[in-house]
Amino acid sequence: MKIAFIGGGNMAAALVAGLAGKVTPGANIHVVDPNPAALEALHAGHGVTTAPSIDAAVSAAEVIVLAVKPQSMREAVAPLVPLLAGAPHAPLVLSIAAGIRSADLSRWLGGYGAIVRCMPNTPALIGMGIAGLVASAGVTQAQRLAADQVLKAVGGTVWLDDEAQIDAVTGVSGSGPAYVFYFIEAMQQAAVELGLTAGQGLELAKATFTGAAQLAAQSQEPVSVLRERVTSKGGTTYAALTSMEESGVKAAIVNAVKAAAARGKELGEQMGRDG
Ligand SMILES: NC(=O)C1=CN([C@@H]2O[C@H](COP(=O)(O)OP(=O)(O)OC[C@H]3O[C@@H](n4cnc5c(N)ncnc54)[C@H](O)[C@@H]3O)[C@@H](O)[C@H]2O)C=CC1
Ligand SMILES: O=C(O)[C@@H]1CCC=N1
Repeated sequence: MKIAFIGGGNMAAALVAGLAGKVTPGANIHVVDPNPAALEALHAGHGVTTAPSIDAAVSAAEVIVLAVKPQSMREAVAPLVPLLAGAPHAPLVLSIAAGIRSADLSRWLGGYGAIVRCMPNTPALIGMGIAGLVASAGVTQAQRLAADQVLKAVGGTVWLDDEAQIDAVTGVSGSGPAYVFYFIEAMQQAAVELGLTAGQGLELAKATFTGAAQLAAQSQEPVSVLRERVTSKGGTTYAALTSMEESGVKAAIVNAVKAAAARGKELGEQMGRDG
């Protein structure tokens, strides 16, 4: 499979790392980015071909991944219009941008219909990503399978029926790794304030996340039961969870996820209005 990336930043690098040499040889991946440093790193690390701007190699791809910031998308995809119109096969356009609606993207691409919108996350870098995907009406079954194959190479996939749901996916899993890192940072800070070294705190916090996440993933029991099993009545965990409840931590997390989803929706509305 030939895959082209428009944008070779953080998320594209995570996807390329999972795809190169697994789904397709690195030489079958073409990355377009005006930033030479981004291209050099991807070429050196994975043997991908590169270009500073959209070129003929992009039109040879079966899947074109759009991986630029939402605010740069309209300008970035303009050079694709003649390429897509003249392509002998119909490449799948796979957008990973937060917020950008398929209808707006289709309009910017001159009415192109084969678009899958997707929200991956950075654990794709180690093959442990999770992505939500939604296909536009013009997407064939084969193109849907191609999108699924690309994302499955770097983790799991969850298909959605309604494009509006992708803002919720953005809030939960697209932005989610940052919440986990934030929690780890907080646990490390507490460890240091309680007299451990920063290194000890980090090791304990990271291993606790890895272990608890694996336990939740492998267990057949509800997460709430796993939580209760750690929590002796009147014990230490009870003291911690009571403190969290009193501080409104759960409500704050729910609000934070909703804020991310709302920002995704707002970005889409802004981009749609701007043209
Ligand atoms: N970083 C993350 O965790 C996730 C990001 N996303 C989405 O992925 C997209 C990219 O995000 P990041 O990789 O984090 O951003 P980034 O800033 O690391 O990468 C964007 C890249 O696009 C390049 N670029 C700018 N204009 C261009 C153009 N006209 N043609 C080609 N390349 C161009 C930039 O030089 C940069 O290397 C965004 O739309 C974001 O919403 C989605 C899921 C997770
Ligand atoms: O923060 C962002 O806008 C991107 C989308 C999801 C994760 N990172």
